[in-house]
Amino acid sequence: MTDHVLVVGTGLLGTSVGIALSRKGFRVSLEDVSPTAVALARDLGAGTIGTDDSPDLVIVAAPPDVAGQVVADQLAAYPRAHVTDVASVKVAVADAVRRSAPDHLDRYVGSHPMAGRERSGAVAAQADLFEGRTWVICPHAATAPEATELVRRVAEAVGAVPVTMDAAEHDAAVATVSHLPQVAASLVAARLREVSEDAVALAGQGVRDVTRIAASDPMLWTQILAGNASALLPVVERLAGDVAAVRDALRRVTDDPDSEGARGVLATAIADGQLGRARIPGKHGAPPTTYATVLVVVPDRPGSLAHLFHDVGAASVSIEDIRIEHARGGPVGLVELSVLPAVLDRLRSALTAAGWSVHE
Ligand SMILES: NC(=O)C1=CN([C@@H]2O[C@H](COP(=O)(O)OP(=O)(O)OC[C@H]3O[C@@H](n4cnc5c(N)ncnc54)[C@H](O)[C@@H]3O)[C@@H](O)[C@H]2O)C=CC1
Ligand SMILES: O=C(O)C(=O)Cc1ccc(O)cc1
Repeated sequence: MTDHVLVVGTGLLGTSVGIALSRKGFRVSLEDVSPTAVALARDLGAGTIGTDDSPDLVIVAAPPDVAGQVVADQLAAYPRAHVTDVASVKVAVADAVRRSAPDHLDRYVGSHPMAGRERSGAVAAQADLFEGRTWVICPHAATAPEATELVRRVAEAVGAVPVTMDAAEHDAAVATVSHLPQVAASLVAARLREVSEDAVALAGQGVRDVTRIAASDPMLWTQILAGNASALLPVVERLAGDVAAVRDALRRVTDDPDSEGARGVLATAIADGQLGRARIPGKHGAPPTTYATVLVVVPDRPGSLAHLFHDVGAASVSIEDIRIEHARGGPVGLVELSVLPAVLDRLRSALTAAGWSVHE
């Protein structure tokens, strides 16, 4: 039974883990380079300051650029303890541990709770921060199974859902689902500096949704972005390509309102965003958005389906799924197209205008 956990780094993450584990009956010890941070964590119920005996598990919740060294120090300080870190990047930290503690690698396993806030420090801690969230565990080749098992038990104790993943796979995934959104939120929010008070006063829910995480800590995020640079770069390059395409389309419409193709680029940008968003699982892994369907009567002739797909493409609609029913004895088939609900009406009108017989 793990009952003694040492949390090193008692900011947002460390204090939240400490409070959650203390409430579950774990004995939690606390350490931080900042005496104020550790005292605050104690006052918030995260545990007691320092320890005289060895913990079973050390959780390093320090910033990414020092996490590897802190892990190595803890491995050396407590030869019987297993050690994990919760940094947002996993390859860079594992490399640092490999360099600094090559003889203790079996007792180290990296991890990353996919839970957090746009605020830092113990004052922002929440006991329920991890409830229902994924906690990624990244064992490396030398990790002892007990290390992974301990982190799994701690993750479950704080209400998280543990999953194991290779560190490089983790870094590639978070480049898209966490690090790019931070860059996008910050860059969009930065534009708000350039407009008048009256303009900002018009801000509605859309800009609030898109910019919430722009309030995040620049020091932490500089370390995260630089620490995951090689995985993030290709994702940022693809985004930059799409932004450039939108910019060119806007230029073309500005220069010539009848410019052919430019509206297709704009529609595709928005439609592709719908497709990506529809893939985000609902809370607690619920399935993503359900699709709407359109039934189209298609003549049983060579080339008919190609013709239909062409007309769907011309309406800048992406087909999510397709089912074909062959009418018994008749010279026609019924094609059921699944699309995002938001494009249903547009697709119906476009296909009707193109001469197709469309059913409800
Ligand atoms: N903020 C978030 O939403 C999330 C952060 N993480 C990761 O958790 C870690 C901590 O992040 P936050 O709690 O947000 O940061 P924070 O800034 O709130 O807390 C970091 C704490 O680490 C302490 N610290 C710095 N250097 C230290 C050292 N050498 N030894 C001991 N303590 C040290 C600081 O004094 C501070 O109290 C980072 O590695 C971050 O990537 C993971 C998931 C979410
Ligand atoms: O505020 C939010 O919604 C976040 O997504 C916070 C966050 C920040 C860093 C991480 O590594 C994981 C989660």
